[in-house]
Amino acid sequence: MKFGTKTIHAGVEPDPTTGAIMTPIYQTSTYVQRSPGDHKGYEYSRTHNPTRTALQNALAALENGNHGLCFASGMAATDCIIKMLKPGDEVIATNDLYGGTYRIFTKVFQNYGIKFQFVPMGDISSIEQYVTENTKMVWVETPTNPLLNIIDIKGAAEICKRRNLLLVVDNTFSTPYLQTPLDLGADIVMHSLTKYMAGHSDVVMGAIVVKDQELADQLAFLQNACGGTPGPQDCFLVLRGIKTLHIRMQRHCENGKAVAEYLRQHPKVEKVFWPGFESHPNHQIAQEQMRDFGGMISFVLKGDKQEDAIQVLEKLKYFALAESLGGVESLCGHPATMTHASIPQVERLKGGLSDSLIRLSVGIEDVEDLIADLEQAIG
Ligand SMILES: C=C(NCc1c(COP(=O)(O)O)cnc(C)c1O)C(=O)O
Repeated sequence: MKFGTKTIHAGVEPDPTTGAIMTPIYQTSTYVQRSPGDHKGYEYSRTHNPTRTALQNALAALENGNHGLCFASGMAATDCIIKMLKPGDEVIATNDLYGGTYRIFTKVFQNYGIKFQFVPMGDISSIEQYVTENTKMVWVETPTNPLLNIIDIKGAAEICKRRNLLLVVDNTFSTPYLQTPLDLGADIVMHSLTKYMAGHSDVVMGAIVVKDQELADQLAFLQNACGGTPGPQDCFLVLRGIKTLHIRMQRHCENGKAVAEYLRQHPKVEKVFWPGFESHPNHQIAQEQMRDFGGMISFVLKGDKQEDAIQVLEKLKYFALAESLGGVESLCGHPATMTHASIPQVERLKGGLSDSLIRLSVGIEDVEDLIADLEQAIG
């Protein structure tokens, strides 16, 4: 089955009781049993819910995995994965990643004795020097948020296999339309479904997809025991969003390319971060592991002044100034004071995230209007 057909059909069956072609919203907390333990596969909606089951199956199919698990947010999915670890364990993470991920690692799980090293992963072979006898996991985003670094998933998987480490890939920026990390050797794929997967800025949710049954059992235990699960109405919204993922991503990529090329030639723009440029340090790897280059772009104005960046952000109209990304509408943001404010400035600057960086989530509007918007805002 090709990807576009999968987004419509995979993992989803007509409702067995009514034949409803769209999975019903099972708005129920519990299920009547014939006698204790004698039920129809559902006992309590924190543990299993039919609408969530359909979404989990669809996500597993799209990521070429065997098991999907959904959570109330991307951070709840991240929380579940790290809860597989124990005090003394160590994680090697990319040094450019979502601010909330940095925050939960450093402000929550470090208090439970788990150690995190944030390292550059542009040359993936360099990460091996950070592996210790206590290292259990490598955490990767690719492209990274917000600098669009590209990390070699296959290379990371080879190192993790050799050193007996779990490789986690946060696939939020790409979605399975652009890349399927499990096929490249990752053990766990994690998503903020809030973004491109739901695609309409109308739901907050997260997910995990794995191939391995034992991993699935461990994570499903934590999902139920810790209870960070989503409701059926939100699952319905994501199921519906997924149906158009392939055509939305095509448009995001087309518009992203046009906007990136417009910014690159602009006399007031110093640097544009977008993996589709041949000049991107890991463009070759992006070409090998991605179907296209996505709609996320960051850029810095000449002079690298925060006040100039703020002025542009305030002037933009179609690019709404807001947190988040991946919806049909274009968004803009200032990571230093918004999505990445929880990362200390010294750490941000070390990773190349300047205080004047602007991040764009290029939507699926007519690109002429988006470019005109940038033209009037940048001047
Ligand atoms: C809200 C934003 N990011 C959320 C996010 C998350 C967290 O997902 P939530 O659904 O917002 O909890 C995880 N991973 C990545 C790569 C993300 O970008 C943002 O970057 O504007």
